[in-house]
Amino acid sequence: MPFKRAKAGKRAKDSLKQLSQVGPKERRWAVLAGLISVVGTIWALEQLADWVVRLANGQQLSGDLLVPAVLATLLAAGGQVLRMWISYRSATKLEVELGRALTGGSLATNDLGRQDEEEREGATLNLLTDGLERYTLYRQTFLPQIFSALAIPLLVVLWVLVRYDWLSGLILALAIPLIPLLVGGFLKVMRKVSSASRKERNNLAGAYLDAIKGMETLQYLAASARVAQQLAERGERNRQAIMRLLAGNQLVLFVVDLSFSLFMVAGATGLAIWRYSGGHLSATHAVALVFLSIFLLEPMDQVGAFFYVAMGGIAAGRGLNRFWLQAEDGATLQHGTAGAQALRQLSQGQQPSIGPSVTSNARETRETAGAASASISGHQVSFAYPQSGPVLNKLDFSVPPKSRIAVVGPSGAGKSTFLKLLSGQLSPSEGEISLQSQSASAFALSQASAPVAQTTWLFATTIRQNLLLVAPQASEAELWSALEKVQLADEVKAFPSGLDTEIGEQGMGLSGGQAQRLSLARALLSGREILLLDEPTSAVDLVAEEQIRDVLAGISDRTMVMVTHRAGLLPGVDQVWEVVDHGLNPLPHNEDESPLLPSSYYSERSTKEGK
Ligand SMILES: Nc1ncnc2c1ncn2[C@@H]1O[C@H](COP(=O)(O)OP(=O)(O)OP(=O)(O)O)[C@@H](O)[C@H]1O
Repeated sequence: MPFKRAKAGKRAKDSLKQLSQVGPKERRWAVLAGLISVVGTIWALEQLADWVVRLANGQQLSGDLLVPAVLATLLAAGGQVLRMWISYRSATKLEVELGRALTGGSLATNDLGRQDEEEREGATLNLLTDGLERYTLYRQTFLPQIFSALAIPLLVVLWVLVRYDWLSGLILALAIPLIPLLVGGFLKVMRKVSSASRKERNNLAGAYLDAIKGMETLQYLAASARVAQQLAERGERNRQAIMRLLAGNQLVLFVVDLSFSLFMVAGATGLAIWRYSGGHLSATHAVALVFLSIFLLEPMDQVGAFFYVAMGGIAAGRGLNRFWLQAEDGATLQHGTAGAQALRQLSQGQQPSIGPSVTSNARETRETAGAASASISGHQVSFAYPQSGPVLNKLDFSVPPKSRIAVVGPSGAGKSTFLKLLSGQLSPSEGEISLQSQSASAFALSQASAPVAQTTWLFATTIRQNLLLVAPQASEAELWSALEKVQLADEVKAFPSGLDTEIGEQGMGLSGGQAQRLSLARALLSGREILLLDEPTSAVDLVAEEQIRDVLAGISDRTMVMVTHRAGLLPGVDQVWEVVDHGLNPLPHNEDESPLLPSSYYSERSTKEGK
């Protein structure tokens, strides 16, 4: 056990390193620009000290004093503007790259029929949107800023040591170790409070998403007003907690800053007077020494002012790492697995090879994905959900290329789970799944298969855009050919806008059967050779079911595994497998080659179909 924990700890660390390697390398330029600005500020403070001394001596400020002052100010401001420009530009780049890597895969590899998967919790959504933004801002803007700010004490000491007086420089250097100690201590105190608040915010996001997803049910149960009230109260408590956190942060910062500033100014003034009266410092340098001692506290101020960005960014980075690790373990959604692959490629400086948004030649991807994956088999495959125990136990199966398998079985037996294993959405707890007799990772399975769910997620856009989603490069002829194959072409031609017909929210403008056939066309266009259908006709009437059965019968160039309760879909399949008692049993055939279904299945089917 300790070994396992140590290993997991090392992996998390490695992954953190890998994640930090993803993205543009512009941060070092931002740090450099920040350093230039620091030098400019030190110089400007020196000019200011010069003016103060001259004014105190009753001298006139001549015009030529303006030149170094203006130059110093330009250097300070220009460096700062440049640092911010580089930081924000590279943060945007990083956000796009990481975002594509983490989410792009889902568009390419999923049927998008899984918007309602429970794994896609609000917290994950929050992490991949808000969390991603926080992490990139922290990495590309906060870190360069704090790196250049942390160099201030060193530069100030060097400046004083070389230009003013070596002993004053050395004494000032004694204060340097106090600064990182203060900064570190401050971050530590605040981390705990901030982490609790962030967890609550993530939970809240999950609760909001849950309520939105379950809106219909809530209305049906007349519970929506109550839930809305509870959410509003939780939101208000959360807002007040954040306000308290911010106020506490400012108070701690104020007190620390004030006491440390007083200490530094008093110390530096004493030092300046002592060295000035000994004739080791000029009046200008003595005043500049006091000004610079205040500037020494800049790192502390920076951390205080941006601590919220830092805390949020660090926590979001950890969350993204966990997401990545889970994805690599294959224990999350397919999009995570594809995302992990893309992240790895990005961290190695390569262009990710998945997702319509990240691949330049989607057709090539489609062809290669299909070509390598026509047969799928499993050896001693077991699966258990952590929450509900073993579902499938030591399955051996083989789906030959271009065959059609129907999977039947009692409700809750594990049919959908079996399909998720085939699509790489879940990974076996034991055993392995192979493509073309080669052991396949969850990622390879996700690339080889095209799932079609009971109710398909269609986007509120045109038929054309819904199809192009999986095949951005498909020609007009390819789109029509896919529609022909699913017997939808004539209906689409009859729509006044044809392919450019808007289909409305979730395809509401189409009948259930049309929506399901459009989703089949999309699966065909994806070029994947394995179609995984989960109850493809459970949401349509018998007439539409017959049409879908004909469509499926006409698709002869794909391997098909279909979970169904509908006996109407069984004629034409090569084999029927029954999932029962955690196992998978091929059913025998009648003399007329129709599958011999067990009576328990019949009765369930009859109930389901209302017979
Ligand atoms: N995400 C999950 N977490 C925990 N348990 C789960 C999860 N998904 C399914 N299960 C459980 O695993 C078992 C198999 O579920 P699965 O959905 O695969 O069954 P099924 O045969 O497809 O059922 P149905 O015909 O009703 O759709 C059930 O007992 C179910 O409660």
